[in-house]
Amino acid sequence: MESFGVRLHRAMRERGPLCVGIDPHPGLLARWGLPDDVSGLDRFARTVTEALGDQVAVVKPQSAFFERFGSRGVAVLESTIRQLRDAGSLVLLDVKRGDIGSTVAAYAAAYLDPSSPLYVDAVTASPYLGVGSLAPMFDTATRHGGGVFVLALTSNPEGGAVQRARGADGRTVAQAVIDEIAQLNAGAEPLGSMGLVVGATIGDTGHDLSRVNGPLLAPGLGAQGATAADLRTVFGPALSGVLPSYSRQVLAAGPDPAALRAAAEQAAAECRRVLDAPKLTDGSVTER
Ligand SMILES: O=c1ccn([C@@H]2O[C@H](COP(=O)(O)O)[C@@H](O)[C@H]2O)c(=O)[nH]1
Repeated sequence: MESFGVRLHRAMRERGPLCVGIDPHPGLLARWGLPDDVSGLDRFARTVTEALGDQVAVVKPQSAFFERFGSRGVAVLESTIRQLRDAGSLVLLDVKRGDIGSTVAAYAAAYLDPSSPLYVDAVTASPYLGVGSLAPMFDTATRHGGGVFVLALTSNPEGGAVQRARGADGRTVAQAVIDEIAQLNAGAEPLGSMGLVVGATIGDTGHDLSRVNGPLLAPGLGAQGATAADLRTVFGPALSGVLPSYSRQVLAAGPDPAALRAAAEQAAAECRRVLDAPKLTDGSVTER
């Protein structure tokens, strides 16, 4: 099977660089006139899938909003994943898993092995038990053409206290994570399969993302306050690997499918203006 990096690179070229999250917050269910129960969850996820599954490169269901309904919510997640796959978008499950290696192997089997009912193209993972503890996820992903997005610099204000702490070698925790992921992607073309999560809200932190050679998922746009223009400040010369991610800003346009598609198209257009901008000779970019 083709690697996740190859498949993602093609999807971003053909459909545009955009990830839309499925985050059925109770407030959004109410806004859409849906009950806060499994039937509302199912209708919400189905509507987003039918509206956007054949339009955007990546759809990112947020597992927590399905898990809160127990096994019936997870069953909705399974069918949402199947429907998204049939519609042609890549599925990135936001589960932020991490543990000791032997347990990470079970998470890898749950999400990255094609025989699992929850099999997806990629997952988010937490590196705070050590990036090396995620090796079973990297191995299973590589074997089956999947991807892993590891938290590096998250979009929430509390993240910095942990992620920007410095180790004995003077690097921040985040830079150490970034460097380990860069090693895994070394030599991959056109893009490695191991990604990072870097919030669009964080400003210029001085971290070096230039050697990652993998996708950079950028949440925090829209509802958390970041704009497409912020991508330039956060990512600088690493802009070409950025996958901007919106949940509530796009979802708030529903439940009308045409309005959801228009909101996603507008978000994509705003990001494209920044991501497609020509590079200046000093490596910075100018907006089109
Ligand atoms: O650093 C991170 C990592 C993950 N997220 C997730 O992305 C979406 C953001 O939703 P919005 O409605 O666009 O704010 C959500 O599922 C988060 O859990 C993040 O925001 N920041």
